[in-house]
Amino acid sequence: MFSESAANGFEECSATAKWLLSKTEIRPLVGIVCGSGLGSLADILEDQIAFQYSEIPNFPKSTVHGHAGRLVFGMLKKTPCVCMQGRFHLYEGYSIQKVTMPIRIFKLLGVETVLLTNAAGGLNQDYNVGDIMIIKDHINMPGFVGIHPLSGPNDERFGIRFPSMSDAYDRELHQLAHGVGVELGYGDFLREGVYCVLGGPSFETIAECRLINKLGADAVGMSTVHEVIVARHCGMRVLALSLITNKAVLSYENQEKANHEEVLQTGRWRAEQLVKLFTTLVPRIPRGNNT
Ligand SMILES: O=P(O)(O)O[C@@H]1C[C@H](O)[C@@H](CO)O1
Ligand code: HPA
Repeated sequence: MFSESAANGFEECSATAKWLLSKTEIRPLVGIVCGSGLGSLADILEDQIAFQYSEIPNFPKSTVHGHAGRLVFGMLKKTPCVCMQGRFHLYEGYSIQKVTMPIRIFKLLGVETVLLTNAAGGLNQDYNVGDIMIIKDHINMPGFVGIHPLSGPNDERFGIRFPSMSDAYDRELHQLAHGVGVELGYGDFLREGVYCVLGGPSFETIAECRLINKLGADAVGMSTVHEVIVARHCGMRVLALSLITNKAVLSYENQEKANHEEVLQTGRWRAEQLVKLFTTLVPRIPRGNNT
């Protein structure tokens, strides 16, 4: 059961981090993860040094359309950043440890704050396609059945055995993101809510959407939560945003069907606003006060 724990073990992650640090002089403080169709967020970085995932030792490969599979180092204003242009998902067949390995590598590179994005289906009936939801909390469905990134022996060099998740989403960063969103005139499509992760790759049935909506989820997706847990375990601060790319189907009268093309299309449509949000937000992130 624990055989995969080496996939994000301290030695493996350290070797990869060491390799990366030997190839760039950038020492990132902020780590960004691009969700489906949101890879253009990496373009905001200046003085870029980019690596294909396939050339990075121990790194998984991207297999999903809309996830380019490049790790980009660069500066955003005066903040050194590293950006995953493409993430990994359970449904690609990777172990949950492999899915979250890059987050531990972020930590070993010196990252203090992780900014995660994803594409998600809107369950909240007040939400519209194109809304940006600041994640205030999550429901870890795979965790209910023991699929959890911290399963297996705990390595204290990363963090404690039983980390709290009641402060998973940093409230100060949440306020900051909200303030920047309002300042940029995004108030009409800025939301805050609860994200529920499922395993994918099939989109949800109507009954599943109704169930998780009743449980308190505002949006549903297939990523992010595992990364958040691993980031918090090793003490990095987290801000996570969902782009509502489609409305989850909650009624049998509704003929619509979720599809990946619509997800990518909405990502392209909102990319410019997300770029502005990040460009304004990142230079304002406080440094050095990790918890
Ligand atoms: O990486 P994210 O969570 O943004 O990707 C979502 C979930 C699936 O991978 C895909 C479905 O369209 O988009
Ligand atoms: N469900 C799950 N994941 C998603 C969705 C959805 O409706 N949209 C984008 N990612």
